[in-house]
Amino acid sequence: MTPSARLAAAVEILGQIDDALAHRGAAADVLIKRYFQKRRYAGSKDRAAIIDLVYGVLRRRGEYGWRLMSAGLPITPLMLALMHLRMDGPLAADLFEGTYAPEAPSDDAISRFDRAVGLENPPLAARLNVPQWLSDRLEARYGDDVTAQIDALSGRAPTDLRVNTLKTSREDALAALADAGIKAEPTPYSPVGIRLEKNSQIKGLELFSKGLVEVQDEASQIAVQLCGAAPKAQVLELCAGAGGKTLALGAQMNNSGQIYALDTDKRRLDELKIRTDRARQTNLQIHRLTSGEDKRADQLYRFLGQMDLVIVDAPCSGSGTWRRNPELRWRLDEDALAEAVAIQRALLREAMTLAGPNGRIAYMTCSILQEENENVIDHALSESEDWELADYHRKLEDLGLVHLPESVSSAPEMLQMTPLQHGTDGFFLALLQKVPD
Ligand SMILES: C[S@@+](CC[C@H](N)C(=O)[O-])C[C@H]1O[C@@H](n2cnc3c(N)ncnc32)[C@H](O)[C@@H]1O
Repeated sequence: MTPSARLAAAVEILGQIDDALAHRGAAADVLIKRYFQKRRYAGSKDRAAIIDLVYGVLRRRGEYGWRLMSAGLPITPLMLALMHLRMDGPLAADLFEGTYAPEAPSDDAISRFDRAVGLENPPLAARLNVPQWLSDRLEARYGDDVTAQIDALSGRAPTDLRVNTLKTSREDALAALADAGIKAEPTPYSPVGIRLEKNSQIKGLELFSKGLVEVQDEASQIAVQLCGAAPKAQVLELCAGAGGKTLALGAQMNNSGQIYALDTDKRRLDELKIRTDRARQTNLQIHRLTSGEDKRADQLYRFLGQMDLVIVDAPCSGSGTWRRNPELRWRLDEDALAEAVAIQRALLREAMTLAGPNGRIAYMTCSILQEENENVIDHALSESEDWELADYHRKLEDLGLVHLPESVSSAPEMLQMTPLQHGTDGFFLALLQKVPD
């Protein structure tokens, strides 16, 4: 493809992403996949260049929007893409030549682009590449560290694997990767983690197809380790989804005890079934929760007060995954956040009814927002005198995780991981235990 055809493709995808953002449509990676499924002629280098341009814009969309607006240029997918390219130097002539080429910018537009590039000191929201309301909240939460924390969420995320210890060891998995020519090393903290040097395709490898490894960010691996699910325990996962945590739990419990994996989403639970078969996990029962409060209460009835551990991996803003899904910054609005918080509170309340007399709860999100994390916990504890926080530090030593950097949570007993501090996705964990009688 010519440079102009690549540009046109990126602009078309950015337009589709804008539409999806406006109507709560599909995620950017889904739209990109669909786009290329219909255009098999695009070679791997073309795809890489187009995806690079799309994500380059999404990562700095707020800043580019501010530059364009300040220089009197319209904010459109084409102008955002040109702004991104212009940041690296003058726009090449071949971007405007050929069948799919956009019209070349006028002399006036070229001088406005020059001005836009030279602008300094963007306002904080543009600097952080988030909407104004979110910038205010992030600043209130992270104070002087806000720019460093959010910048770290703008980089590229590594691919981490979790070794399925039901089937292999980390050493053997690393050796198999080396044989396949894939450079990798142990993750810094998780004892079962591997970090790939590049985002290599591993889904074609036997190691993956036979369930010896799963793709899972190190933060999620650490969170599951800290849950401390004992062998033989009765564990219920209320939002099991496609089972990233469930599979890690199964391996941790060495297939003993019982895990009840619940979720409302049939498609994700079907995927979980495929993954558990692949991983040779046998201590699992999968249940789909139907909508409607009465039916849900009936479905949960048999678990009431029975569980040793209840895990709530709550649906959330996904703000901790902005490195992988940069458009989520623009998908979130105050209403969507309030909706998420209401669901999170309800799920945690429900979890409290399912735990047995010595039961524990692990509440987690892939969010860096206090509203979805510490505030949900504080609210739940303010409503119930039966529960208290269990400091996650107590578990670190047992697990050999003493080198884990300190939490950036506003509450020391809760663990907030971030790319800046831990080199992982942004991820939150709070452990709750019953107050002794
Ligand atoms: C963060 S994802 C879970 C990810 C999963 N635990 C993993 O590790 O792969 C949140 C999940 O919550 C589910 N969910 C949303 N509302 C729910 C509800 N009211 N009850 C149970 N599950 C719910 C979603 O379908 C989604 O799968």
